Amino acid sequence: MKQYLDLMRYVRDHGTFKGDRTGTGTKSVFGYQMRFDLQDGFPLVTTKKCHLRSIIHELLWFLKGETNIAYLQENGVSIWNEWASDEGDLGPVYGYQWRSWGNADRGHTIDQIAMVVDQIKATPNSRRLIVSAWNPTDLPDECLTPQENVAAGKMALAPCHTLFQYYVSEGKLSCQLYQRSADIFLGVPFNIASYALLTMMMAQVTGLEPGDFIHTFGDAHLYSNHYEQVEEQLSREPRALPSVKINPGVKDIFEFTYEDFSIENYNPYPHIPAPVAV
Ligand SMILES: Nc1nc(=O)c2c([nH]1)NC[C@@H]1CN(c3ccc(C(=O)N[C@@H](CCC(=O)O)C(=O)O)cc3)CN21
Ligand SMILES: O=c1ccn([C@H]2C[C@H](O)[C@@H](COP(=O)(O)O)O2)c(=O)[nH]1
Repeated sequence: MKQYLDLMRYVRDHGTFKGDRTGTGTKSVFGYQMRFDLQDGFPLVTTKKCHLRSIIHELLWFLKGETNIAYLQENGVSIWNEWASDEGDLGPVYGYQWRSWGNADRGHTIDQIAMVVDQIKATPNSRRLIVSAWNPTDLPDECLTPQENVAAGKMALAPCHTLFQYYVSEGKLSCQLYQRSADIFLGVPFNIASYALLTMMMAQVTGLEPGDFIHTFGDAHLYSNHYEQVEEQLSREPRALPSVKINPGVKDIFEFTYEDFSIENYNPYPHIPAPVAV
């Protein structure tokens, strides 16, 4: 995961100081890109231990179209707790936009995931293989708390992984993500692994091989209360990437379960705890 450490080092060395919504303060860069060839191994950060279990459950939760943290909590995943209402709701976040983008005028909703699977199969040369979570109708008011936004029927947090596009060439499926805002220490290892996994799953159900995952950033930042953790991580030499095996029998993107995934040869350095900016 040299690419990830290069990003971290680049922002540490070239970022400018910038305040932010959470009041924490960041060092930030605007515009950066990483590329991972999924044939080279599974891109899970090795310079600290990452919880693939949380990443898999979060991805399955998005794909179910769910926006209440109940499923995550039942599976011991707490990463969305701080943003949820007392009832566990997050408003129309990723799952809602992916599976039931509202089209109130025409009285129906759009399942963008089902649509993009069909498009990849029917028109693989298409340059329109896009899923967007950025729905201006449902965006939160930045001056309100996540819970106040949920009470107003809005998203708890504006989508960070905003839009992704697929590309088919020589029997391989590639995916590029545009992430408008990126917490490099905590969020990005999750985002890389999640989209790498989604690309592998999409490739399997469309009869293709996984190609590249391209991760493009808007505001890529290091929070000021992560600087020590960043130094610790940058002092570690990356290790060989693990591999993830997916049950080859699953041919429907909505039929994957947690048991369909297994990870092999993951030998990370110890976990590095860090506070999350809310
Ligand atoms: N500031 C901020 N950073 C994020 O990465 C982030 C948000 N907010 N808000 C929404 C989601 C939630 N995500 C999160 C939230 C917390 C962790 C986190 O605390 N990770 C720890 C523990 C992991 C675990 O419990 O499995 C880590 O060490 O990776 C990671 C991603 C990504 N997003
Ligand atoms: O998947 C995610 C979700 C969130 N983040 C980070 C990026 C920012 O640090 C915060 C969101 O704050 P905004 O003020 O809405 O930009 O969460 C992430 O890195 N990955």
